[in-house]
Amino acid sequence: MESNSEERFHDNEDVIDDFYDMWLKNHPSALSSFEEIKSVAHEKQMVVFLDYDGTLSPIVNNPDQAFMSTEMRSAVREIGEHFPTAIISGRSRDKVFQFVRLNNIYYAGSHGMDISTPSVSLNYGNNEHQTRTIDEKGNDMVNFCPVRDFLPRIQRIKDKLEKIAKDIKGASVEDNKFCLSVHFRCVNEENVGKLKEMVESTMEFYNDFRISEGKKVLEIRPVIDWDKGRALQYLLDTLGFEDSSNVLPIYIGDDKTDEDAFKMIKSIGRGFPVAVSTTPKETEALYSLRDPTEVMSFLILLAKWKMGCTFS
Ligand SMILES: O=P(O)(O)OC[C@H]1O[C@H](O[C@H]2O[C@H](CO)[C@@H](O)[C@H](O)[C@H]2O)[C@H](O)[C@@H](O)[C@@H]1O
Repeated sequence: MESNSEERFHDNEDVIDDFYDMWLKNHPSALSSFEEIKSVAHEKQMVVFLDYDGTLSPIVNNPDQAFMSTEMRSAVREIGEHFPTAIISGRSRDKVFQFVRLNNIYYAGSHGMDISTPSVSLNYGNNEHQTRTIDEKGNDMVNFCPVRDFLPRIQRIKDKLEKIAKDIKGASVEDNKFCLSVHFRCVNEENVGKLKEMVESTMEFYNDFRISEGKKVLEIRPVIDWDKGRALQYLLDTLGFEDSSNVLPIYIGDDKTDEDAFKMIKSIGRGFPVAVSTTPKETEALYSLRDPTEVMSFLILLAKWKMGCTFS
């Protein structure tokens, strides 16, 4: 006997839940594994790394409106009070700072290709990609950027991609300074293939750039041996947390480029890679959280636990 459409809908939801439950067996929730995380992290130095879009802010249609909630900002502020904390985003560093507006954490933009750290913390030295700058508050900072030379060409590519996007309703190009995003979340399904083809054929003339696909976005960035994983390692080194068995990095992220950071934590052999996802997916992460709401609950728990350790 055929079931009606409402029953089929619920059956389908049940199947999705079953798959998610199976996936959770290999990537347990960081919330329900909190006791385990605490016992590993006890008396160790945790260093917290966070992605921005889809992790601290929900995914929305308009990239300029991907605001984080006031509650999330307070949770991240608390985390920054208790742990060295950095956000590593695909956005430009300036833009992610405008969204987050916290001064007690570090920022890496353009998928980790543009990193700013205070010069006092500098433990890296003699790096050709570092420049000293004074920020708007008069602090002595060091910017690390291995792709500065690509900047003029990124601007030329941007002009070309903007011409393409203008002809496809809903498409837009976002300038992330050392990389570009071509958004197609608002493009009609039947035009997405055409957009991708046009972007790919434009990029054929720039073989030192690569295209990768994120969440309804094509991300265009210079081909260099650098990614969010390398940025995580750079920040650990620069902030003085290199090579110590006492240091435990935790990285929370939702997208493909975050996988490089998960891999880096795995290769270090210590720490907690956490994937944010409402659906089962292939990931190098060991733990999971469903969405930014669960990320916030986890950050609040982590800060409370640390406060308890400090005062007990
Ligand atoms: O590394 P991230 O901070 O996660 O940045 C990755 C991309 O995130 C943004 O795009 C995504 O979020 C948008 C706002 O919710 C959404 O409209 C878009 O469809 C998503 O792909 C950002 O706008 C991109 O530039 C980043 O590359």
